[in-house]
Amino acid sequence: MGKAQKKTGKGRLDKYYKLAKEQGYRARSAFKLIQLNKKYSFLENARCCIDLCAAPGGWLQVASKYMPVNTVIVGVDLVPIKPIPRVVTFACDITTPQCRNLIRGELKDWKADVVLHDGAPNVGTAWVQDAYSQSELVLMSMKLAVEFLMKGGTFVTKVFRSADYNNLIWVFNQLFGKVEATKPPSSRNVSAEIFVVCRDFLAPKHIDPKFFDPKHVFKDLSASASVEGEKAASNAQANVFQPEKKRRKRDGYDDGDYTLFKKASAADFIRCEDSISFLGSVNKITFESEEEKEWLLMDITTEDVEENCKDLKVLGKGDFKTLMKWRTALREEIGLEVRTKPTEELTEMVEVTEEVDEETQIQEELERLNTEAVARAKRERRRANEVKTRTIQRMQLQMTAPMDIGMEHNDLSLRGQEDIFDLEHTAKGLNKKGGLSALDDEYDPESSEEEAEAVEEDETLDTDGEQERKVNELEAELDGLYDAYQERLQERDTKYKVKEARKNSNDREEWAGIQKRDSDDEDSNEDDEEGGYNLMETAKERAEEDSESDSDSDVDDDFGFEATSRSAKRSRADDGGVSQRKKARMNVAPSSSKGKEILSRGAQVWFSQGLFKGTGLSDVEDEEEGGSDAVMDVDENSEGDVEEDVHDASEDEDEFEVVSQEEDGDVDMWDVNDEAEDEIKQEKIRKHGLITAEAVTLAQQLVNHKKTRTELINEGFNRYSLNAKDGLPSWFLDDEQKHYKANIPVTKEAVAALRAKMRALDARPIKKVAEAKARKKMKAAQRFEKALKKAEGVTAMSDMTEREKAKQIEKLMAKGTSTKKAKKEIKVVVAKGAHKGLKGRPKGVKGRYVMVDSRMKKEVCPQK
Ligand SMILES: C[S@@+](CC[C@H](N)C(=O)[O-])C[C@H]1O[C@@H](n2cnc3c(N)ncnc32)[C@H](O)[C@@H]1O
Repeated sequence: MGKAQKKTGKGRLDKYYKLAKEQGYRARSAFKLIQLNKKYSFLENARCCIDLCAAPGGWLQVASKYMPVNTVIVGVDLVPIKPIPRVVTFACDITTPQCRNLIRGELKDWKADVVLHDGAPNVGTAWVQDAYSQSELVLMSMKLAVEFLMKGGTFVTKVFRSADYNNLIWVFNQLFGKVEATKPPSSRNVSAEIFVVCRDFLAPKHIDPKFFDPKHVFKDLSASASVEGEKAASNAQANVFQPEKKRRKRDGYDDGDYTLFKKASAADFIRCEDSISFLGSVNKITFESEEEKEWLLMDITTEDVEENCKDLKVLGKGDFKTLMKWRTALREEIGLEVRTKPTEELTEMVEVTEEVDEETQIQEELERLNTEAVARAKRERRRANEVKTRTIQRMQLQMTAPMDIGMEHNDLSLRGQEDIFDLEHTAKGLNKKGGLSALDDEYDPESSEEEAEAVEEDETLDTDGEQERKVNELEAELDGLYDAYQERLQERDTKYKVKEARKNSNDREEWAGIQKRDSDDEDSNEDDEEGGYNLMETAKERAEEDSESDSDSDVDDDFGFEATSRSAKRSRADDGGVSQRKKARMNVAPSSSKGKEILSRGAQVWFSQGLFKGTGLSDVEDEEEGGSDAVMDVDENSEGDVEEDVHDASEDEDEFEVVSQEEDGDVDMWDVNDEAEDEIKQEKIRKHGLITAEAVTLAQQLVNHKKTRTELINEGFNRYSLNAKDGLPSWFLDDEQKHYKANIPVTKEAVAALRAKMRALDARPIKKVAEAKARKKMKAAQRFEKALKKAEGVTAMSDMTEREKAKQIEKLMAKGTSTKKAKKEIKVVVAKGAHKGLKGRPKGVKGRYVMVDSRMKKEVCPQK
């Protein structure tokens, strides 16, 4: 058989073999560890790892790659392992004390987080023998592992599915908190190997040495090896299927009972409770007492029975049956058991009772029919439930629209058998009036009887409380499904994640305080609420999408939309501003009756905040009476004084009456005391500027006098602002948040301004690139200066002709202005063929070169 054939014999050149080659792993087994680690993540946080039986080093490579830097990795194998960076290796037998000493010497008093074992003894003998030595090797590796593992550590080992498998798992379970066997995809199906991951090492103070003694843990294969091969195999099987059998023998004799042959009296057998165990535990049944001797004379005690009682150990199944029958008969005879009548007799009796009590029988029959009907109705209900669940699942998988739920024509929920949307009562009512079938053309009249029964049953069984409980349960279930759906969405869709994150941080709902008011488009208000909103929303989404990738970037002088930028700062239309606005809204809320003056005070409070300071906006009265007076006095640095200004403003407003906040659970109000949060938001705005199109729009409108501050405050009072949210399911709230809210004004200009800002940010080079460019420039200038100096020196020389000087200067200048540096190429020469074992320069190679062996080339190239 050729080499290639051998390799492909087991499908060796499979995808993992190729992958290992590609990625520079020394063995395809590396992927087994990668996959195990992917599942259990034991390498990422490990600081010390020991790999027993590590050659050629595939697992060591993986450990070195996946473990953090500055960790200790030790590999041991019978054969030497080629060096691997960051890894210490020994050539040693892991079953010897020498190996233990070597590892101890390397680790000093360190403990390992992970011990790996992928050992395979030299195979080739009989399979049972191979598996056994593998199991022995596993036991030895475990012995080493428990010595070096720290508490809570992980031991990963390869085990063969063999007679000893269960015993090994049992031992692992004694020493580790979690033991799981798994077969990674890269392990070939034809291979009997399986990997056991033992986590959470218990580190007991004392470990019974028997745990590491193969003779105790497994069957004694050496002993059985001397017996015939067949017998050995059957032993192995017995061990697999009945491991407890062996243990039972270890229990020895019961106390005070040291005989193997046991006799018991027939009376004991007849009168005992557990006759089967009795027969299994004795060898002979005797008839010694007078009573027993009488039994022998009875007809039922046949010769067979007598004979069977003499030696129970030789009985077959039929003999035992005979004995059991005899026992029953005898018990009836002596009155220990009541005789059960044969079937014919029973039938006769039924006939008699039929004559005697016909009514009772009819009653029974009716009951039976009733029970059947109830069972049928239950079945129907269950089926309807299943349909419902499937529909919901389909919706979760986005296979159907949410409207489909509860709307399917054949859906029993619409016929009163399902309580998911509480249509039951309606349906029941309809049923009673016979109107349901009229509603449902496809409704099968034949089944109406069944359903009517079910409905009746429901009526009797389902009290109001129960109904409520059911509804609650279903709601909880729906909530759960909805959460799962959201999670799946989040996992799948990064864009969704970004949106959610933004939603959480910005709390868009805060915007609900402002109604859409576009002075240019007043008559479209109603449309906007109905369908216009969608258009707006789409526009916003587009704008958001455009800015999504850049939303975190710095914003400052590159804004490119100065007026907007300034007004944005003034208007506080962004996040932080919103909560301030809400404060204002709350403060003025109950005072709407106080009229215009109070409202304008509210507006003053709103605009007296630091961010409006210095913008001229704080003068509310002026603005209201003559909007044109409100020429914005833009102060770019005013934001730095936010806190101070707020103070000033509040001091000025002596008469301002702070209305205490109602602690009404129903109303979802702002936490006015949450200053820290406000500060964070203000800080964010200071740092990033206005980042949403809505904020920019609002800022523009304020600057251009399209909106006054009074309007802004008045808009805070709208039907969206005081929505109670208590007790509402999350899916409903999510939906509300999406659709039931005021339109946020977004203008084309605002979107364009934001885009321009983002583009400007995009166009800026990153700091490192700029620095590198500057360095390059500086070096070029230095070179040029140097060349100039040299040229001056050349000019000053008297012993050169003008022509020579010109040539020399030209050379110098060319050198001084050139930016390119020729890289010296290093040739890689593989030490094989003619180059193998060569000392000195290989033939035909000029310039710099480096000699590598083929393995090194394979390792270096993928790394590059
Ligand atoms: C399947 S290989 C290990 C492959 C390794 N995990 C890798 O990824 O490169 C099994 C190794 O166990 C080693 N081995 C078998 N018995 C051993 C023993 N008693 N002590 C040390 N190593 C042993 C063999 O030399 C062989 O290299």
